[in-house]
Amino acid sequence: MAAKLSPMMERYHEVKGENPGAILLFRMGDFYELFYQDAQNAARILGLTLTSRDKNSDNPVPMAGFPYHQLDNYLQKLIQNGFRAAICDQVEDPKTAKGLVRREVTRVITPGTLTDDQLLDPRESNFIACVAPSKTSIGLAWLELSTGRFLVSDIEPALLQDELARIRPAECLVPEDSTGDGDLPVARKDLGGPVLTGRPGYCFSKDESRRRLHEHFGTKTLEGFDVDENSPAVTAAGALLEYINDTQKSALGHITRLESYRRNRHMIIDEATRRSLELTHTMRDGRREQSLLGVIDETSTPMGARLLADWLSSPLTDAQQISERHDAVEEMVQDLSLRDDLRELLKGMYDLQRLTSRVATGRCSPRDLSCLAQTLEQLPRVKAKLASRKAKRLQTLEQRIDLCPDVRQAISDVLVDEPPVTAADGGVVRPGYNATLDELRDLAKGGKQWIASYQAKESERTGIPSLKIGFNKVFGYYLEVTAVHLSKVPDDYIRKQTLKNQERYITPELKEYEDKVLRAEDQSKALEQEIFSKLKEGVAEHVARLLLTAETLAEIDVFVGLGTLAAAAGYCRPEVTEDPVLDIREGRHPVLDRLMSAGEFVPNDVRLGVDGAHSLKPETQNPKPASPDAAGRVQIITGPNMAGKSTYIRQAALLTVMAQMGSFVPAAAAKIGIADRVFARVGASDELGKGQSTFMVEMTETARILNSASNRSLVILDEIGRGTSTYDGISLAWSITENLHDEIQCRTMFATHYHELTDLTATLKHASNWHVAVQENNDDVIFLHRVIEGAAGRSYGIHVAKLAGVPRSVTERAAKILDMLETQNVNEDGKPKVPQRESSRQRQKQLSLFTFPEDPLLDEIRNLNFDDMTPKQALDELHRMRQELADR
Ligand SMILES: Nc1ncnc2c1ncn2[C@@H]1O[C@H](COP(=O)(O)OP(=O)(O)OP(=O)(O)O)[C@@H](O)[C@H]1O
Repeated sequence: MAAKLSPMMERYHEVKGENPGAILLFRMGDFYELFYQDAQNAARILGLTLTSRDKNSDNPVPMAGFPYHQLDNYLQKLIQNGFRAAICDQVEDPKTAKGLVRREVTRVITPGTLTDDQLLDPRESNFIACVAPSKTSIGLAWLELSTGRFLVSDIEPALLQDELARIRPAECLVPEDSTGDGDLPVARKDLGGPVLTGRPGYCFSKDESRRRLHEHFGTKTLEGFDVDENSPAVTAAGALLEYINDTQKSALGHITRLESYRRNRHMIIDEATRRSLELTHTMRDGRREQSLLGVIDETSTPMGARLLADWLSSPLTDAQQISERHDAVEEMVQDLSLRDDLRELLKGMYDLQRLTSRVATGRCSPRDLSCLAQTLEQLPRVKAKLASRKAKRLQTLEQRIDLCPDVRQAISDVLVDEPPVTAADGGVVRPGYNATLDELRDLAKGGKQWIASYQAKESERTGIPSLKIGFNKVFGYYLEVTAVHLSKVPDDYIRKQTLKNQERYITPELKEYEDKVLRAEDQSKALEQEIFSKLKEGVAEHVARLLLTAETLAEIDVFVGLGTLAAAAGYCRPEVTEDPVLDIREGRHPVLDRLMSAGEFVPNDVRLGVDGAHSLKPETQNPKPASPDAAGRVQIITGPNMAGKSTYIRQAALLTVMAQMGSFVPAAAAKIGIADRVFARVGASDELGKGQSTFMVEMTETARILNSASNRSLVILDEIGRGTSTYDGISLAWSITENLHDEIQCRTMFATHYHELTDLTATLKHASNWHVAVQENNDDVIFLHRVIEGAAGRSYGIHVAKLAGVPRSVTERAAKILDMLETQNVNEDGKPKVPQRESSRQRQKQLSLFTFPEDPLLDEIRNLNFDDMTPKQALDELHRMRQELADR
């Protein structure tokens, strides 16, 4: 039979049962302790020593622990490893507790509900999402608890993965029965997705969700937030709010509104495209640096950095809105002192969004409030700098800044200039603010002085020079006499404790003063806590104003950052148009351009869908195309390996994204037709973890493009069809290009090694050939990285193999094989054999595109002379041929 548990372990089991799925950190004295499986997990993940409780019993309990002040450190590691942690604290003072100290869970921390600065990356948002499937669509809600941003959207099930890739939540709530490999297309954490947390079915009740949201926002309807009350998104939002209430156990006053996210107001970028364009994280190591976001981020505050990431992840599609952003950036570019002064001011600000949220949840420290006041102090100068600006958006932002002078004054009236991190030890409230507090402080200080003089007096009276006054929690103040002087101890000393080499005494006089001092100290600390709590509550009433101002500062920061970037890196303002064109002069790849030394990156023009009427005025580097077709909407780009094909097509997509997010672009001039979607099928991504072959992934992504691109989309394709046999590959690439050209009619850039595809331009009216130039020097090839009109002559693959160190014997043999293959597959005029383009009807019938080496049997059939044969002979011949085929 199991041994009876101690009352404390009984409480442990109770709390553990109330928090299933979370690692329980159980406060015992100065330590957080973990037991059973939690201890074993923690020992492995946190490197704690595994010991055991009740070592001598039959069932020793595994146990591990760490000092309470290291909580943040260990929490971070647990959360990074995908765990949830319930923190069970002692909620009454052990000194005054009768019996077992009461312990309660004060907070459950999960990857998506982090709010502590130490646990968060200041420049990245940390969202928690919730998915509520319905018969027709999927309701999606996502919230950043550290800032209070709360958004909802209804989406088609097929788009869920793309949306989650955009939001990148750290945690995603799903109905309990769909956490496995089930029906919801949410990638698991081990496959790069969020941590999935299953919630019971009743959390997803539509009516209950609506009621919860009404109650939280204090509204009767959600229509005011532009949210349809009956949409599944409302169910998701309600379930999400329920989870937050459940885990946080604190006020949520900073969640002041619901935002309705409308996909059709933003450029749609699917997960694969987002990944391969490396918009916010690199493919190789998932880091922010060296992604597009990493190189364009010149913001000065974490609020700005997070908003910039948001803009980059959801570029706009409305020309007016985009232009308003460009106007603001332009003003920053043109006015050096405006952007430099604002930059200086912003650098002196703290993260007002996260500070305000901590105020709302009641978790702010005295130092937080002081940082908040310091930030508010800068506001008048920011507002003054933005006064009477030309750009409409800057004017709006200027008006939106709420200086909150009352809040700032309230904080600085109460707090000392540099308050400590916690209010518990006092020293928070400014002298002169509260007369009672001042008195108590005086008394506490005076008491200390009295003790010093009492020590001197007693030392003299007793003739014990080493007589000392000490303090401990058990005995309070005492007089300490070393063994050699014991004979001099006067009669009025009362012995309290005997140690090895000294004795400790108290006197009535000392006791009386001790009581006074301690009481005064305790009272002053309690009063300080009270004053501080009142201040927090007072500031919390202004959360909505503070958050709006924080959002405004974030946007100003983004404009200053984009202006600084554009001025420093020589970007131009793109002209944005509804026409489906892409006309970029001397464009540069934004990431390579910033990473390479000045002048090293070779600029290139991109001309898609450009005819005479659309063309930019100033002619730059490249000659004007010979015919309108030469600048058609489909570009086939050939050139050697390593020449810069991928760089060139990615550059076109990245510049489009940048322009639509409101940024200037790295080019001499650019006219960018608004794209509703950008698709990038670039390079083979490793999806083996999802159980798909490289070719399957490539085709799945291609299918998605062909099924969802519109004539306003921009499609960039890199070496489609590479993962299969050459003929299959070419055939697919060929017909995919035809489809994009004829049916979808969107702007397309296709980089390929299949030179056969350059002949597509003979039949596709709006397609043109471009290639990356190289300079041949005897046996040497120099990559010029310059894209010019026309098809490439050769692919130089063998040359690249040589550069990569493939043995000479292999490359020489390869050169011979290449020679042989090339002579087999050319027409009399030396051009590769390619099929003639046929009408749509003919195309249905067509089976083969290329001239394969003919089977000798075909010749035999052609030469059969049926006139000289009997039916039996003809049949025999047919049998023979069939046998020959079977024998092969
Ligand atoms: N315009 C440019 N200016 C300077 N360097 C460039 C330019 N374009 C590309 N490069 C350099 O060449 C390298 C190869 O470029 P990229 O990957 O685009 O070649 P590619 O033609 O697509 O090659 P492959 O066919 O082998 O995939 C880049 O990593 C970069 O260092």
